[in-house]
Amino acid sequence: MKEDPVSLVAGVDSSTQSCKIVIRDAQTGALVRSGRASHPEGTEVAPDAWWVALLAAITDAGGLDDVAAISIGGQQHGMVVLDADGRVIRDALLWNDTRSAPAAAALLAEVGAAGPTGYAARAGALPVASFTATKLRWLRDAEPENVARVAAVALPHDWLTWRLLGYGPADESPLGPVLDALTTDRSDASGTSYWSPAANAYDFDLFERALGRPGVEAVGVAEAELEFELVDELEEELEEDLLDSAGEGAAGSGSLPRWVSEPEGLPAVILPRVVQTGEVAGVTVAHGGDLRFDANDVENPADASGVIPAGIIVGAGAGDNAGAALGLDAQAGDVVISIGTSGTAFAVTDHPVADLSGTVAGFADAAGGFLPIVVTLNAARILASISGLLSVGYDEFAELALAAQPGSGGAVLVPYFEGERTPNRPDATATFAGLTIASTSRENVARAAIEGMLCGLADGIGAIRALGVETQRVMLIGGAAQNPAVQAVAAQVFDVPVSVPTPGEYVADGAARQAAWTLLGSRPVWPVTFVAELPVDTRAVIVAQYRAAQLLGSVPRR
Ligand SMILES: Nc1ncnc2c1ncn2[C@@H]1O[C@H](COP(=O)(O)OP(=O)(O)O)[C@@H](O)[C@H]1O
Ligand SMILES: O=C(CO)[C@@H](O)[C@H](O)COP(=O)(O)O
Repeated sequence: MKEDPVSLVAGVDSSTQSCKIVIRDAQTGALVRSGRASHPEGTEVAPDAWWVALLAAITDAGGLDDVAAISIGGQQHGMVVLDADGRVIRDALLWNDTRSAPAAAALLAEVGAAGPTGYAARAGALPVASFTATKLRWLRDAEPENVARVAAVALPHDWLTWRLLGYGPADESPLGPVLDALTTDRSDASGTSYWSPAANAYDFDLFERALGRPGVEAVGVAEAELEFELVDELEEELEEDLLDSAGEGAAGSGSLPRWVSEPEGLPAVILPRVVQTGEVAGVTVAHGGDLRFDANDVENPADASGVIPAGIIVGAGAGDNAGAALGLDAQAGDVVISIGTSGTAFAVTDHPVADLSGTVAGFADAAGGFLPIVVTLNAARILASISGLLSVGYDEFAELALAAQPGSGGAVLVPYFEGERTPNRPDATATFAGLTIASTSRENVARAAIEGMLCGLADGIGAIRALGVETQRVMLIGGAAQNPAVQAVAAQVFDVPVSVPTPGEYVADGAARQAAWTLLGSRPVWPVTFVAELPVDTRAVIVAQYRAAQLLGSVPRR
């Protein structure tokens, strides 16, 4: 029997510390190749560093010549502001930059939390410094000269997708600064604080309140409404058409851009088009010969943002945690705990949630549903800091922690090293408590770091559960999840069984699964394997002493 040609798909995770890419078989999910490249440190980064890292990771993975579709997952909330020429106006403020904490408080005071006009109902979450809207308010107040130059606002994954599609500043990209070609997806849009998961639409009033200028949603590359046949003899004509039409539609081409609201006024700011069910970015494409889908035929949440001129379909992409949920094929009842630069606890539901306390953010997922999530600023880097203090690598750090008893002899670390997002304490610092001559040992300090980190995430599970969301199993992922001491303590802190998926890049895997979904037209069924199943081994002393230490407060940041 003739074998189906293997279609390969690529998934990217452009996260805080690095860019990772996986290339998988679209039908089976089998891993074929992978690559990675590092990102610069800091909470304020030039987006070009992400672009350079993406290209390096693609090269490290052997290129995309045999890939049929690609999707980009990434760190959420980052503020990427573009001028009319498609140039980045200033370095992006990332999710872990807390300078916009006062702006978050001001926006919340102006709009309120509760009721139909409050943030919880309108944006699914209360604004905190991580969210894009608060960064835009900071920009309005701190850099008004830059606000006047803003022609579009995008998130990290949106901007990388736009560049990958061939758009960008005229001297850096084949298709030029077509801001209307910017796209995003529901999951990442839901992390802005100006897009409504419940309404499935932008809340332009919340956007204008943040930046002080009106917003408008991008309409997609109009020219791409035409049907293209991506075959060799037409490819030249296609690229000429796109370049011509991009020239007509590009901002700064002499004619007023579509989005100008009043000639004498500042134009409305372009917000990426939210690619979702039934909508392709205007491009209908015959890819790989007979495969064809039309703008009105694709009925699934994994629609395309467009097509790279070489013929590679580009999926909508996703926020990193929604990508991980897709990569793990998380179902109702699963709670994913990811311990990377950020710590996250999230579930998948079929209905939007809104938490008036601000602990749970009611995001959307990348599969047409919703993703209630709790995020901590402090996670894997706690262990990096304490293992450095102890002058040990992660293996010896694990040995030290496993040599201590549950409760670390009474030593407790409340790990708000970088301030904390949940609870919303941007000015907090970390606190070691319960230190006595007897409890202050290398073993107890190592274990206390892990216990403190996991107690914060256990609080997240409790907050999600309190909203009526099923939480029957933890799936433990992220760089620190591979640490055996983290796994052992997780079973003692969480009150549900803990499954540890095989080490992998689940955000990138989710993006690859989305790319396959977009390519094949239905959600692929790929296997997920596990390396450990940990039964509940709750040791109540750990959480009890953590609670007591939390009440001590902390010395404010200097
Ligand atoms: N065995 C380990 N024990 C503890 N932390 C680890 C271990 N291996 C990696 N890490 C940490 O995991 C983090 C990277 O995890 P990852 O999920 O890739 O983060 P991100 O997605 O935020 O880039 C780094 O901070 C690294 O120090
Ligand atoms: O802020 C969030 C989600 O709300 C984080 O998940 C960031 O998206 C970055 O996470 P990592 O780089 O740690 O994956």
